[in-house]
Amino acid sequence: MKREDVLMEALPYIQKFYGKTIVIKLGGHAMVDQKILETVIRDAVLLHYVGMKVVLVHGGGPEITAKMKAMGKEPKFVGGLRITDPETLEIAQMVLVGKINDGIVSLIANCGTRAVGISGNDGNLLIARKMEPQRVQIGETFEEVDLGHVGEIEEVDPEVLHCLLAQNYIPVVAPIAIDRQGQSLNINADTAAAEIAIALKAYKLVNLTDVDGVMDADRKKVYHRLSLADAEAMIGRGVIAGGMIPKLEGCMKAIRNGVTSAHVVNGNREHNLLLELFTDEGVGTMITP
Ligand SMILES: Nc1ncnc2c1ncn2[C@@H]1O[C@H](COP(=O)(O)OP(=O)(O)O)[C@@H](O)[C@H]1O
Ligand SMILES: CC(=O)N[C@@H](CCC(=O)OP(=O)(O)O)C(=O)O
Repeated sequence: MKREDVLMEALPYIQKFYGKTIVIKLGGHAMVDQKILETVIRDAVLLHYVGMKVVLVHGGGPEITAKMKAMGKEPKFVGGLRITDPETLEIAQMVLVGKINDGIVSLIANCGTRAVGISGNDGNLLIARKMEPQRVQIGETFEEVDLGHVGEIEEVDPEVLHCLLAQNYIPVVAPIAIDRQGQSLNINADTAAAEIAIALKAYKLVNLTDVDGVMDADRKKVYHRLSLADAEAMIGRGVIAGGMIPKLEGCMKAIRNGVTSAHVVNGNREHNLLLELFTDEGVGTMITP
């Protein structure tokens, strides 16, 4: 394809997305290579300059895990959610708010654009309550497992994001929420991104991760298009595991609540974000009603 054809293929998409809100979730597994992360940030800045309202929500699971191990703690997950004791919450806040959020804001600044880093605590963006204990199958029996300081989002107040977007800042959100007593809670970043997309009435939610999309059980085939019913059936068949559970559930909830499309895209390949949005074929999984 000629270079000018590539640009012309993008034009109808640029027109369609102009002025629309896009929530981009940067998974921890899509941020392991600093060089690629820099290209992802440049892509996000490009979306900002072609007129989209860009909101970034980031994870950082692998870095939290590494820090826990370095401190002699063994990470444990239930349904893709980290069991979070008080010390783990402190580590998660340090890594997510203190390090990763700040790093992304600096990368955006390096592209000549202004970003503001916040967590769900700021402006009461994410109000949560402690998650109820989860039923987990251990061998033949079921046990109730308390996840500790893990939150379930009760309310989203997007006002702070509207203010930042109106002033042309790119908001960068760390997945920590606050409960009604002022206690911080650890939130899965996929869930945070989906709830924020719903509250902003976003046009798109894009999850950048380390796989080419939602795959079948033996992880050979990528599904490029999924309806809500297809996605529900995949969860029912047990094809979806680990960190893909909150991701796909977040996408489904977003779609059920008015977001036009949700995407799962490999963020470890350069410019996949642009290719997913601005080409006819796309590169990842697009979930629609
Ligand atoms: N059906 C599936 N299709 C694709 N990935 C899956 C599937 N089931 C489980 N996964 C896992 O989900 C992971 C992505 O989730 P996660 O590790 O939480 O990433 P991130 O840190 O980017 O949010 C993949 O690396 C893959 O191992
Ligand atoms: C409750 C819970 O699991 N919180 C996550 C928050 C970070 C996250 O979600 O990071 P990824 O997007 O990289 O997975 C955690 O502690 O790992």
